Amino acid sequence: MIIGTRGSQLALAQTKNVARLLKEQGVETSLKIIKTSGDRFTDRPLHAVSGGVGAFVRELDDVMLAGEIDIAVHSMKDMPTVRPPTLPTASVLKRDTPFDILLTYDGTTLDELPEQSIIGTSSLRRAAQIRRYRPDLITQDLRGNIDTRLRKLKEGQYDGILLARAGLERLGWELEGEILSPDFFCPSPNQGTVAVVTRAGTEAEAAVSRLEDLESRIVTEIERILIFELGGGCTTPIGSYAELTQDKKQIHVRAEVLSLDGREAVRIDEFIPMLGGIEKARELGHRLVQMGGKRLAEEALLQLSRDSCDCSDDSYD
Ligand SMILES: NCc1[nH]cc(CCC(=O)O)c1CC(=O)O
Repeated sequence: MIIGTRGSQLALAQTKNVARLLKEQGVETSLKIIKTSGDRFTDRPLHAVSGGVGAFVRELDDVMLAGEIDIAVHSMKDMPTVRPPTLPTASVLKRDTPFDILLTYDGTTLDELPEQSIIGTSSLRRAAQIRRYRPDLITQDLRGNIDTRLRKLKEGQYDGILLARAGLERLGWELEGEILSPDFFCPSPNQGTVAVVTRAGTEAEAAVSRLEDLESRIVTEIERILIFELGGGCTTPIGSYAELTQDKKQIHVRAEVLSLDGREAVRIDEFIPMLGGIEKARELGHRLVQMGGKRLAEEALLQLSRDSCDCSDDSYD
């Protein structure tokens, strides 16, 4: 079976891991690197390249529908909400750390950073959350692969940078940093989770489905449902995070929409039962809309003159 992947460091690391897990199950795979248009035109902003948001995922979908690959591995948070019905997510892998991490040159924490410190991030959500937490700090766009980002921090272009902890870990970086609490830095929906896509009804689907982690499937699904009605996807500052309680009978759900400047936010933070959780999550999604979440998301979208988002930016490429 052929596993397709983009050539970015992170995509390769994730794909090789899935190949290893499949091999443990006695399934041999070969790797095929797919050059997506986002990779070819790195000088252009993503919105100028075909598809914009979620473009990388869609291009791999096309290659799979054409039969050139059997399996595709994605960072689940980069997958658009609406998926082709013939390309099921055959498995959701066990989630890694879902949280964001702040890296500073000398280990200074977020609370200790001096006023006017410059924080680098390419994510609107992280920028808005930082502005809310510390309005005296300055947020600036941060692009490039992980090595570039770390170099920019080291060179002093930024006093701190924000990243998904999971990405760093998957690339083998063991760096000291401050893990940010989901109470103030509610992560992106599905952050830290890898999903594996196949064509429906294939041998590949059966093989891949054995890698499924049920709990990760449940919480990621809940996170998507919570924000489904807000629209805007990853181009607006939206967080959604679901976590099973110790006894596994309830799910702690947090979700929020922020204004770009972080001054306004609409938020839910509740425990819902496992049984009937999907229905309850839908209700909470409605409530987010009623509380003005959709208005905030739409306003953010209108204000956006640049293409910067959690999922389609060139992180780690
Ligand atoms: N935006 C790109 C992206 N997609 C997935 C990850 C990290 C790994 C993950 O969350 O699964 C990242 C980098 C980041 O947000 O810092």
